[in-house]
Amino acid sequence: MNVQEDLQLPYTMNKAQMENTYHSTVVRTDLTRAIPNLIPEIIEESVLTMEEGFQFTKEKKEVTIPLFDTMTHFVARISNRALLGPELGRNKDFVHAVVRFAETTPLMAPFICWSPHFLRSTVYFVLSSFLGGKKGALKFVVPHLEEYMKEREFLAEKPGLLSEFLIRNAPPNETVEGVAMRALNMNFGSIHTSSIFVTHTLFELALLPTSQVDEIREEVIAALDSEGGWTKNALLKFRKIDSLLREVGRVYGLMHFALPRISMVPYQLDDGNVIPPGYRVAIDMKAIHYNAKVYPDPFRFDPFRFSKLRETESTDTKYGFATVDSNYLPFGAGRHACAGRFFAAMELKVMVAHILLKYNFKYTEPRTVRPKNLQFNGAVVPDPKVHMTFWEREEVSPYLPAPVLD
Ligand code: HEM
Repeated sequence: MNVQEDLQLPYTMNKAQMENTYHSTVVRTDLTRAIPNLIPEIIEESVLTMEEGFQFTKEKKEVTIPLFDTMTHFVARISNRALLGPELGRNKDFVHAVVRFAETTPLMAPFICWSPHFLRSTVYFVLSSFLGGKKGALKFVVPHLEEYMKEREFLAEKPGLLSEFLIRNAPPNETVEGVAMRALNMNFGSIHTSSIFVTHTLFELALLPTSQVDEIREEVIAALDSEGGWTKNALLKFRKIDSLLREVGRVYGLMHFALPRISMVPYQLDDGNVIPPGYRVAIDMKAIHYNAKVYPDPFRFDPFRFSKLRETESTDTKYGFATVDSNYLPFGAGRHACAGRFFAAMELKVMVAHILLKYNFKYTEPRTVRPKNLQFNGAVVPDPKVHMTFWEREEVSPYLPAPVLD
């Protein structure tokens, strides 16, 4: 698979990630099945994270933050409520280390890739020693897992965390460091992607007329009212947020290209051209996502594009954020489509709904268009220099757990 080449996994992580990908299966099955139980935990963690992150007081009524960086740290903490547990997620040094790992891995990979094979370990060693790589994060995860493995023998009920699922499904020769590296790989999969999505979403929300933001908020409140709180069914009814996230994926995605692969055998295309083995192939995502025959007015960001379409369908899934099809590729497609997309959809919907219920936010200066994205090695990321101001809404939602801060 090309992602192994693109991320230079043997150096940035380890070879075992390539040889046995059971962590993907664990995310696709156990973690996805655990989602309904994780929803109340994720909303609680989101509330705690933002209370601590914003630190509002009677005197400090608004805060201006670098949006992308702040959201990256928020996502790292909130995701780890489900990946490695709240203890590590709430450890600021760990969050800092894991964010550096997630941010620097795709930056270092091209430099490793451009180096001759015999130099690659050295290039990784040198780059990671000043940029930060797996070592800084493993320093927290390995002792944490060692401690947990001692305790888990005596636990009648094991926690529904990714780390527990990884341990339970590990092959006999798996080491603690091996499990730790897989948990970090999934941190990478989660942090870098979801923080990009939530940032784009807030960039777009801040440009919408107040009436449309109110519409989205009212839908969230109605869903929580009808389902009695944060349940899987309530989240299914957040159709406008779901649509907004899907539109973010359509218009921006993570990369210019989808399904990067390396051809293993000669393959003849319909037009007669042959792709020889060893060639890198990918799909131009813009050609698919900006196809006017599939998406009318394709260059317009329409937050309600998919929720309007859903009104015409009897099924909730066809235009759902996490649904992949040949015209929608931000999560890839086929056998290797993103294993964590249902978890990501849940977390992002909870975070965006929470922000809408609790906060108002705006750009630091008046804007009519959203900030331009940055592009590096095919990746598309929101501008990290953009700041936003947040302040609390006067209305207090009965559906947000009261934070208990130390
Ligand atoms: C908005 C958030 C996310 C986006 C846009 C995203 C996107 C992607 C993409 C494009 C791929 C490659 C698919 C392909 O090559 O066909 C992928 C693979 C993968 N993702 Fe995600 N991802 C997200 C969140 C997550 C999260 C939260 C996790 C884990 C908790 C995760 C775990 C994985 C795994 C394990 C794979 C490899 C699947 C396989 O090879 O079978 N992702 N993701």
